[in-house]
Amino acid sequence: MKYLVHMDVNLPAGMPAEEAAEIKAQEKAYSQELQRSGKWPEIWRVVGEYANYSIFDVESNDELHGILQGLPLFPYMDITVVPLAKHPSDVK
Ligand SMILES: O=C(O)C[C@H]1C=CC(=O)O1
Repeated sequence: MKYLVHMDVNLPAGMPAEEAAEIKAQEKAYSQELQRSGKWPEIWRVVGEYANYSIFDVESNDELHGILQGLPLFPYMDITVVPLAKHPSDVK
């Protein structure tokens, strides 16, 4: 099952720089492990924003929910999820 996910990150202005850097490093490792597994095949930066659009390819709503809840930046994100179905005009 494929999903389009929008993640909008809002770190608190008062968060110490070292703490922010540590969470971002954890997030990067978590994300890259999932990318290598094939569950997170695409991630794109939104130009001019601390936000991304990502494609997830997972087995279920519950699996995606668990992955998103496990994001180290999850407490600081607004997330929207769009479930995707195959388009009838897709030639693949
Ligand atoms: O930078 C972001 O868009 C937030 C987050 C998602 C993956 C990652 O490494 O950081």
